[in-house]
Amino acid sequence: MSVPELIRVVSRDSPMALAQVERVRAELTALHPGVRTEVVPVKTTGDKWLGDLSKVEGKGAFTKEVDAALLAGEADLAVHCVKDVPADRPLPAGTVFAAFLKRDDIRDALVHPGGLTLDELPDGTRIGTSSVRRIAQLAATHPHLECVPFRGNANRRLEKLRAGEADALLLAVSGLERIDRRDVISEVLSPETMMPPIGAGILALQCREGDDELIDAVSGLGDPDTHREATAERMFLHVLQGHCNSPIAGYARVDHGGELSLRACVFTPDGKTRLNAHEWAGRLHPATLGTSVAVALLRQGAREIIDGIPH
Ligand SMILES: NCc1[nH]cc(CCC(=O)O)c1CC(=O)O
Repeated sequence: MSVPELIRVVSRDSPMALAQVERVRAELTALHPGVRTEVVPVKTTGDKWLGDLSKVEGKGAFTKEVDAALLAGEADLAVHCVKDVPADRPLPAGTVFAAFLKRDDIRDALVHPGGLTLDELPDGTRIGTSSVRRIAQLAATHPHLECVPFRGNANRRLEKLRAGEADALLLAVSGLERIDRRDVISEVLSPETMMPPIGAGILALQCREGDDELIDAVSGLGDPDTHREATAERMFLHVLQGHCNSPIAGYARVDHGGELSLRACVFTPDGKTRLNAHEWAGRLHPATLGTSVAVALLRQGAREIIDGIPH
């Protein structure tokens, strides 16, 4: 099949999102030297609204306008952080994932200007984060720290930190790498210390359904192990049917022997209750593994925890 002459790539317009687009453009050009790419940046509700995300539509706040541009034919290819793509509902009708790029670091990092580690932070240190997942885990392990609401793209959060609006931040390692700010990391947190969100560090390429020439051209950018991990993780979230205030964390891993496993947790907002599950896929499809881990947590009471949280 022939390759399109021009591929218009749509994404959010934050520095991180634009860096992600540059990675996609570079990989596309390497694979198809003749292809031209063009960037279509859009502002999303999630970028404009700096209040509580559950007060706007919550989920989808970072993807809705990008999906709309794709569906309207203003662009051919959307680049999304899988973490930001709602998994409780199907992808917008008429769109499909054509590839999951090779996964980046899944871990969160502590950014403390004085270079302290999480365990060294003194009582009352203000951690800038609005993430219910991060807040619940910190409350469980470091109850002497105080979380203060903090939104905005990563660059803006770093500016607000510099302005003294918090004493430290938690941010994804992959995001900091994408904006070339690995230098601000004072500690990389293990997934045991701070379990990552579903889809961490994965970029997805989304196309219009039936746009076969394009889907063919970009599917070569996909990484098979990442595809398995993303499939298991997203099915897990789909079955669990969380909402934007539910502290849920987890990650799938393909190990050196090619075996896929999925570990996941549901927390109460105060971190005092933590449900855990970890299963191996064996011969199961990755999506079946995701279902099985979700069911294991539901059997432990995950539904009651999730529904009991205001949203
Ligand atoms: N909510 C914004 C967002 N979406 C994806 C990432 C990190 C990059 C990724 O996991 O792909 C971030 C920043 C953060 O959580 O620090």
